[in-house]
Amino acid sequence: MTAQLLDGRATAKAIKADLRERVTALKAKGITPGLGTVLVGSDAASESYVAGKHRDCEQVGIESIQVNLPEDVSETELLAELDRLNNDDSCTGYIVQLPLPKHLDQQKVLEAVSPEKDADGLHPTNLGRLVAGVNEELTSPLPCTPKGCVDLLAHYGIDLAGQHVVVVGRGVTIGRPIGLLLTRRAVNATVTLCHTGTKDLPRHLREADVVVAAAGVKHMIDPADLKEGVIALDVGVTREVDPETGKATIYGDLAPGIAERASWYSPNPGGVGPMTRVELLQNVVLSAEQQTAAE
Ligand SMILES: Nc1nc2c(c(=O)[nH]1)N[C@@H](CN(C=O)c1ccc(C(=O)N[C@@H](CCC(=O)O)C(=O)O)cc1)CN2
Repeated sequence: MTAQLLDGRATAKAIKADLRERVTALKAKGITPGLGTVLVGSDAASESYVAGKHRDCEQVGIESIQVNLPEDVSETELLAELDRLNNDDSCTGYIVQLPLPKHLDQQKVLEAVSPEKDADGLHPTNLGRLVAGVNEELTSPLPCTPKGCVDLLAHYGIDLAGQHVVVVGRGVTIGRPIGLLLTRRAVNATVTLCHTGTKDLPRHLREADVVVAAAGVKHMIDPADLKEGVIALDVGVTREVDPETGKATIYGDLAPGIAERASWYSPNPGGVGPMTRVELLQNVVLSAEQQTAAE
């Protein structure tokens, strides 16, 4: 079997074209959406993700607000910056790029983002709305990577109703929230959440119609442990830098050979990553549209 490609780059491009039109419509009503990013330190991967987010903004007409803080910024200084963004009318929504340096309390920082400006959908209020609402159309921002997985599969007409999805990874940006999205009645999948502490992971993997690999452990999943014809989304990122050339290479959680095992496959890079970025724009535009509707 040779897997068909779940192409995140092409799908994100199509969504961006739609977003550009929605932003134009907002501007005609006198509203310019603005996305803020808060980057602490100079981690090369985070810098590149943040730069990508601002390039995306430019492409669809969203204003960018960039806050860069030194690695040793104090929690008090960081929280003061978030307070400024919470009160900045030009900022529709913003994100704090993760991971943060170890001396900062990630949970405390995420809670300091106003839930109304939480473009990442990671504030406990918005995650709580996701937990509480099983049926209704949610109007709160949704976590970008999980939403990107769902939209990518939908774009290719893949129906997850009744499918058994095995998620590997329990991080706040993907593993913990994705089950909440996949089990909503509109999607109707059945989800098993596994992680690096799961006993006999291959036993769970063999049962999966769909695998979302998001542990961030290079090549931890052997395609031989998956059903023939599985749908596989590789979301885990391990970035290795060659000390001699300085060139970074990204590795996913799925070991080579997955394209011969799966019916559909989302690679890494080129799969869910570009979807994560476009979902961030979707959250900002939706939030701006909701503000206009409320006025
Ligand atoms: N506040 C947040 N921090 C982080 C999140 C997040 O959703 N919110 N997710 C990741 C990083 N991330 C976005 O911030 C992200 C990761 C990867 C990509 C992407 O487009 N990757 C490309 C490859 C890029 C490359 O070559 O370096 C791909 O997959 O094709 C976008 C966004 C952790 N932090």
